[in-house]
Amino acid sequence: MLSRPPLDRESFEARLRAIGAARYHDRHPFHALLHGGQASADQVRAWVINRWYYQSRIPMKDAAFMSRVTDPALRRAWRSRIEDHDGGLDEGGGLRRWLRLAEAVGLDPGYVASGAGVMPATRFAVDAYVRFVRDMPLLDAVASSLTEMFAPKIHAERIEGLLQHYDFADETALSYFRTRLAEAPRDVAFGLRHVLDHADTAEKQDAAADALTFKTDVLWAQLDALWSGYVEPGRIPPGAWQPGEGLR
Ligand SMILES: O=C(O)c1cc(C(=O)O)c2c(n1)C(=O)C(=O)c1cc(C(=O)O)[nH]c1-2
Repeated sequence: MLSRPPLDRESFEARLRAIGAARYHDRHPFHALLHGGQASADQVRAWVINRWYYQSRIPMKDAAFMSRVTDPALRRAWRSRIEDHDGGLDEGGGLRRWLRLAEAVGLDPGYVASGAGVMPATRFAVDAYVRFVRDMPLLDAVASSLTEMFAPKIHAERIEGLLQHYDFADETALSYFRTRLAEAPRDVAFGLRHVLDHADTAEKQDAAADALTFKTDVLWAQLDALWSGYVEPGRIPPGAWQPGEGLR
C-alpha cells in the first residue's frame, strides 16, 4: 500500500494555523464580553478564579512533560516555562502576577490560590490537558502547547480592552499579560520549530494537528462552563464560587 506523503513544512504550518483561526478561544463570546467592557464585576471575578486553575496547572504539566524527556537539550529549552510561571523562591512568576490581578478585581488572593470555587468543568478540562501531556507521545505534547501561537494577539486585545473599560485595570493588575507578550514568542518559536522538524510522516502530522485541536477544546470548554455558570442561564454548579465569597 502506498503511504500518504507528509505535507511540506509550509503547508503543515498553515494547517496548524488554520486550526487556531477556526477554533481558538479568542472567538468565544465570553472574550467579547470581557474585552468589550460588558462583563460585570462578578463575571470578571469568576473568570479570574477559574482561569487561576489553568495557570496553576501549566507549570505542573510542563514538569510532567520534562520528566519524560531523555534529551537534555530539549529539557534545557523547556525548563524556562516552569520558571516563567513559578518564579523564584521569594518573588516573580506568572502565578504571583495572576494573584495581583485577583487582588485588583477585589478577590482575596489566598482564596483564589486555594482553588476553592473552581467550576467542575474547568477542573475536568484542565486536568485532561495535564494528563494528555503526561501520557501522549512527546511530539503530541509539544503540539498541544501551540495554542500559544495565537495567545499574544488575545493578550494584547485584553490589555487594551481592560485598560479602556475597567477601573481596576492598571499596569500592576495586568502585568501577567504584559509579561506573557515577551515570554510567549520564545516558547512558540521553539515549539513550532520542534513540531515542524519532528512531524515527518503524515501520521505524525495528523496526530500533532489532533493535539492542537484537543487543546483548543480544553480552552473553549472552560469558557463555555463560565458562560453557563455566570452569564446565561447563570446556573452555578454545586461547589463553585458564589458571588460575595472570597472577597478581600
Ligand atoms: O490568555 C490566553 O488566552 C492564554 C492562552 C494560552 C493557551 O493558548 O493555551 C496560554 C496562556 N494564555 C498563557 O498565558 C500561558 O502562559 C500559556 C501556557 C500555555 C501552554 O499550553 O503551555 N498556554 C498558555
